[in-house]
Amino acid sequence: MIYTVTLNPSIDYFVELERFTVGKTNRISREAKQPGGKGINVSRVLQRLGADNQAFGFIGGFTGAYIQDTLRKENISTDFIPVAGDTRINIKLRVDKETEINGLGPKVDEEEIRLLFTKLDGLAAGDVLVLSGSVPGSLPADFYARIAERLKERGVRIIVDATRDFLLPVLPYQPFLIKPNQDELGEMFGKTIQSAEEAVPYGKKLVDMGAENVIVSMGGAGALFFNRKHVLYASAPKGELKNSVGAGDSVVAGFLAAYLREADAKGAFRYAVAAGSATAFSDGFCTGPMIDKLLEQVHITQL
Ligand SMILES: Nc1ncnc2c1ncn2[C@@H]1O[C@H](COP(=O)(O)OP(=O)(O)OP(=O)(O)O)[C@@H](O)[C@H]1O
Ligand SMILES: O=P(O)(O)OC[C@@]1(O)O[C@H](CO)[C@@H](O)[C@@H]1O
Repeated sequence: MIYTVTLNPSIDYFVELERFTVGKTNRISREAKQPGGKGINVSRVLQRLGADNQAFGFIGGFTGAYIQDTLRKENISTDFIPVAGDTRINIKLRVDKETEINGLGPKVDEEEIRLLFTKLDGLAAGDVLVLSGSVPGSLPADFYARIAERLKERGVRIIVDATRDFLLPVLPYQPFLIKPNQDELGEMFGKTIQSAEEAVPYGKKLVDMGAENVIVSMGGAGALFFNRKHVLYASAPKGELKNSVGAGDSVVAGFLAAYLREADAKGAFRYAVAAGSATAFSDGFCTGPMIDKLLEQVHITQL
């Protein structure tokens, strides 16, 4: 079974404006809201791809109830731990470019952490655990590593999609997959990475540091894949960018869904990139048929 963990879920409030003037009243021309948070997005995409999964995490208040309700309508199994504060609202602002304003999120206390660990204790060999998104400020930055420590030698494959401070401590636990984007990769090594060529040595380093599979996503410039056998580059399909929110999560879900079907890392990487682009080219998340349509436009090169 696949489990996702979203420690800090959100309602993503998408707003489109013709123009935005600081210090004035600005009127929205188009708006939408969606349940969000990286783990929840992975759950929603997995569900669309026919991969059963259960979403764990902390949710609270009227915003949390909206998330719970929406996921229930989509037949996604959830086992969230209620917290006292309201789940955050993240603003996704589109004027010409996309700007994101992500909230802090509610406080999580010791008892709520204990409850999460108890649920994770139920995982067994063959399960996959996806740890995605930021760790709230009330939890220690090495929280994902603490989860990995608790699950070590249980045969649970762990996937982590998070920024430097949350991700680096997990590497010694040999996560099955990590997916930094180009900027996050640079941040991990104190470098500015501007091209696939510049990213290659650092992607290889992440494998040396413990990751079994690494995808470095680079938006419209495609993605890189690293493991002990392969260093691959995938071009991204061309199309009109409608929404990049969740594109990275679609890469994670696409890789996982395809890998669990065929255990072929190269094929799963290709599917993952098509999934990311299918989401980027649509207002919502990708579906299986949308991914299939783009697959032949994803060209893989062995580096
Ligand atoms: N403009 C684009 N054109 C084509 N494909 C895109 C574009 N933007 C994103 N993608 C696809 O989505 C994948 C992930 O994008 P990106 O690298 O922006 O992830 P991310 O930064 O983790 O995204 P997010 O955090 O917004 O979900 C890319 O590898 C690519 O396949
Ligand atoms: O603040 P975090 O946890 O790093 O990211 C949260 C978030 O930006 O990531 C998702 C897209 O990947 C959105 O649904 C959500 O708003």
